Amino acid sequence: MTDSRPQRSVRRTLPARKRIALIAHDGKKAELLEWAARWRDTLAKHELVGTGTTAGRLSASLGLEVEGLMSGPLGGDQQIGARITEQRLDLLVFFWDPFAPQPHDPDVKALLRLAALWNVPVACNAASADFLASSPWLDQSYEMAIPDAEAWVASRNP
Ligand SMILES: O=C(CO)COP(=O)(O)O
Repeated sequence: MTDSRPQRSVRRTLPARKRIALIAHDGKKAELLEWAARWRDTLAKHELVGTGTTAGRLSASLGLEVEGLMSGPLGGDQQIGARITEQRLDLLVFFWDPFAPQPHDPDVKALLRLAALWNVPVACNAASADFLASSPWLDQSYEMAIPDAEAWVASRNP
């Protein structure tokens, strides 16, 4: 019988300087800006990326470089998801809004699914983001297990 899910048997090492995605829905942008201001000096040591509007606001308010991808409703969540799949993202801080349905809900769900699949640490609100930002692993390399993509394909191509 073919295993229905990939084994988490490959090791991936997150670098000491993390690639961090910062995203917030409109109803949560103020909260993310407030959180990021508190952690500005910490964030400054890492590489920051975000969906278009969020990245622009963060960059202006923090005075830090934040790579801006496409705006969320235009595909930005999918771009972040692709980076996760390609192991080019190390942390996801995503203040998604539990009170506002989004036109791109499928993209939001897809991003959160990929983060769960690839074992990427995720924070969805200020308290969980505090825990991530204060983790001793934030400034150190961190070894973790990810799915074995090659074995998965091999098992489906007997
Ligand atoms: O919609 C978003 C995430 O799902 C965020 O997009 P913006 O940063 O462009 O507002």
